Amino acid sequence: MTRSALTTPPPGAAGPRPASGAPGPGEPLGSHYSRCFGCGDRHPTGLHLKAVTPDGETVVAEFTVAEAHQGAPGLAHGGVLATAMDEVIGMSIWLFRRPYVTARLETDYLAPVPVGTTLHLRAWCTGVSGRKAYLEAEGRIGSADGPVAVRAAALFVEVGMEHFAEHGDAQTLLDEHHDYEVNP
Ligand SMILES: CCCCCCCC/C=C\CCCCCCCC(=O)SCCNC(=O)CCNC(=O)[C@H](O)C(C)(C)COP(=O)(O)OP(=O)(O)OC[C@H]1O[C@@H](n2cnc3c(N)ncnc32)[C@H](O)[C@@H]1OP(=O)(O)O
Repeated sequence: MTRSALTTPPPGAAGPRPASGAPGPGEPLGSHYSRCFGCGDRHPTGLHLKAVTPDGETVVAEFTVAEAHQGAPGLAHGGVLATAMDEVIGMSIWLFRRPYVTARLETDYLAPVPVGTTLHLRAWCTGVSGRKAYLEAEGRIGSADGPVAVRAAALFVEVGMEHFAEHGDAQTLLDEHHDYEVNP
């Protein structure tokens, strides 16, 4: 993968920092927002990704490419695949139980992905430096050790919950995240 300097942890970056209370090995992560396009179970046309952490630090999920996800006839759209990578990376940082957003997402497409393919997604954190978290993901065709079709590297930046309240829908945020306080 041609990961850029912007998605490479600087020397001295800390390791991943899963939060106490985050899902442990073998447990599902759940959705961070019911109407999220990537993971929301109340989104009518979303990807409906469901992730599990095998070890408390990495995250795995499966994504079966459907007709609604085509770019060329019979093949997955690259933007949809990037969305799946963004989501599984976002799910892996959700293990930190702190609010982060995608600042930069780099995606390499290594093989076409036909409709009907199940991509086995995996994401992990390569380092944390201040508010910046560095993460990578891959999507393998057919099984967890199948050929790699997509790779991604990302920079996520930690924000306060105020980010979502100020720029988005504060009431829905409160409805779904009672455990966070948002300053008025
Ligand atoms: C019910 C509600 C839901 C609740 C949610 C709960 C929490 C969930 C948590 C986790 C689950 C996540 C699951 C989601 C999965 C999908 C994720 C998405 O799709 S997120 C949407 C798309 N992304 C955006 O909309 C960001 C838009 N951008 C921004 O808001 C800002 O640009 C932001 C916050 C990224 C940075 O702005 P600044 O003003 O706070 O900070 P500055 O100083 O600019 O940047 C901080 C550092 O990062 C670097 N940086 C920022 N952007 C960069 C970039 N694009 N490339 C490289 N470096 C960048 C800067 O150079 C700076 O570095 P130096 O500290 O100086 O070393």
